[in-house]
Amino acid sequence: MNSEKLHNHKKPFKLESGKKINDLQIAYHTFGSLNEKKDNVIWVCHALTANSDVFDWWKGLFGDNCLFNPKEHFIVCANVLGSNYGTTNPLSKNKVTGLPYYLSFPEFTVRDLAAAHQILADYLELPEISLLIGGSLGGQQAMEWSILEPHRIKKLVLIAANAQHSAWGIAFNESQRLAITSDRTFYSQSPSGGKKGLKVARSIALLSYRTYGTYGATQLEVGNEKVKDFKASSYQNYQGEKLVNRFNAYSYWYLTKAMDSHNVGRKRASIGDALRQIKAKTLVIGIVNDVLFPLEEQQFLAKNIPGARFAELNSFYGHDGFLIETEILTKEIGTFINNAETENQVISLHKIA
Ligand SMILES: CC(=O)SCCNC(=O)CCNC(=O)[C@H](O)C(C)(C)COP(=O)(O)OP(=O)(O)OC[C@H]1O[C@@H](n2cnc3c(N)ncnc32)[C@H](O)[C@@H]1OP(=O)(O)O
Ligand SMILES: N[C@@H](CCO)C(=O)O
Repeated sequence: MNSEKLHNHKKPFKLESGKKINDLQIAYHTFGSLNEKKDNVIWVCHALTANSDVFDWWKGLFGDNCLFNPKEHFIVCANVLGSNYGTTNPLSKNKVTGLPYYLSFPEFTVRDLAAAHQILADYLELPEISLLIGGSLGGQQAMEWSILEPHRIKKLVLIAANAQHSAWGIAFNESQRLAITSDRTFYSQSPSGGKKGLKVARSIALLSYRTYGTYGATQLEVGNEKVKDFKASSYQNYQGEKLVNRFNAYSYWYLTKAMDSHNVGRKRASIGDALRQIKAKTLVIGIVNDVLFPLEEQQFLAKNIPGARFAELNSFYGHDGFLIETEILTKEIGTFINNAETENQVISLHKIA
């Protein structure tokens, strides 16, 4: 397994807001080797709480014997700006004050996340990204990058993503931030600040990542007698604590704000016009039971990205299905790659499970 690498960007990193981050550090993993033609790059954009070790969190799609493997590909995954897995984030030291930023960290957008990927790709001297892939917040970044650099991105796979974060999605994120800020320790300027709030935030988020059916199938009680200590309650607590043990409230707060900002139409003629700038051969996958990013959002993407192929995935898990249904994704993405090499893409409505 390749270990984490760090890239220290020498120049100030200018955010969309005009604010700057000095000493931007990007944590990333690479797997495999770049070929002579430099045309075997698979770049992964991760979602809200993952990290750059894609072999760890997207097993089945990425790995030694998988569709994306180090024998054939040069796989790159960078931890996003603001996340606590190695890239500059609110707990990083502000060189000016000598103290961690906490809430003085500048707010940033999905476009800024994509700009940081561009910086790393330039540093790695990658003239083209053969295939760029991401789900959820990862899909939002991949889309932005494909609009910022249409000629660099050759193939694009967007899963459970949208062109503009929805009012529904923002409301979910705001409710999670309300949970975090109602925990007054969030303002305590300590790495563990806001942990109780973060636990609640993850518990709320889970409701949007799963479905009524997922809970029914996994957390339903047997028998009719119980009046308390329900499995579903214990599950919510467990999931909240699991995240608290590996993440922090500050990164979570900033990354959900970035997600809210996502709108490919901002400072461009329109959302449709922005999507039409994408030159990559594109596969858009929507998840039928996705409560958070409903199918109509991916249908919209496929209609507006020139020549995009569209597929529906049925997942018991709902939105998080993009992380779990790797067998189906392997099949669908594999077919897309093979066809993309030989023929022009056509818009198609295609059910994959
Ligand atoms: C260092 C790192 O961890 S790196 C980051 C890893 N995570 C990421 O990259 C983010 C992307 N991944 C994810 O969001 C998730 O891992 C997913 C969506 C892929 C899978 O979610 P999971 O939480 O594993 O699945 P699921 O919802 O089925 O829950 C299973 C867990 O809940 C526990 N559980 C299930 N029912 C209950 C219950 N009633 N009460 C208490 N615990 C319960 C299970 O024991 C299991 O625990 P475990 O995770 O310790 O094994
Ligand atoms: N479950 C994902 C978020 C949903 O896209 C994560 O924790 O990164």
